[in-house]
Amino acid sequence: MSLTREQLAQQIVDAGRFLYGRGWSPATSSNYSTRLSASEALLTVSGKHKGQLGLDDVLATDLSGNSLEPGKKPSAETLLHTQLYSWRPEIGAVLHTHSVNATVLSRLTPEDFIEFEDYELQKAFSGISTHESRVRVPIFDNDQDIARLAAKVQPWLDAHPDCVGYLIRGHGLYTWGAQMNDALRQIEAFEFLFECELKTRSVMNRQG
Ligand SMILES: CSCCC(=O)C(=O)COP(=O)(O)O
Ligand SMILES: [Zn+2]
Repeated sequence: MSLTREQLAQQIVDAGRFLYGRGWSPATSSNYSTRLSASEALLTVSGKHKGQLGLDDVLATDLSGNSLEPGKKPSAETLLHTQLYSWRPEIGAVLHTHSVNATVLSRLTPEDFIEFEDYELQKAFSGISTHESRVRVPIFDNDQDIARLAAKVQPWLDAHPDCVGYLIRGHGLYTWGAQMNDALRQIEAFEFLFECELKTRSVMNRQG
């Protein structure tokens, strides 16, 4: 059963309250979206406090990132959402967050990826059924030119059809799912793994 625009907007509002409450979307950071149709997405407008969103703080765009609602300012990162809907037709929701752990971990990691291995919680990601798997999360350098950043993300996505999310260094996390609940589950899984990774590195550093 497909949801109405109002129901999809409500999912975005609720996601904002939840993610802000967990401290993963402070202030006006972050952006969220759901798929409206095969060729349209519903995204947060730019610059709003994500814990205080209303049903009107969303707008429809096409999958090239063009606003379909003149008068509303689309998220600065619209293209990073719409490229995901174009990439995989089964994606129904995309979440971008700015947690402390995602920010710190991506800044501490000189490599262009982080790999998670042997964590039971990896099974929270779509398509993963055992801890005996490796989840590679690419890290892209931050860029204020979102079209240029999207052009760097696209080849990775094309080469890794099982990708479950990516980090932007010093900035935040992108992840997605078939529905909003799936994307929220993946955010929680990533945050758990980021915290484990940071704690592990801290203990190992203290041990020398
Ligand atoms: C204050 S955070 C800077 C912009 C950003 O990274 C973000 O996620 C929010 O941008 P938007 O245009 O979607 O409000
Ligand atoms: Zn951001």
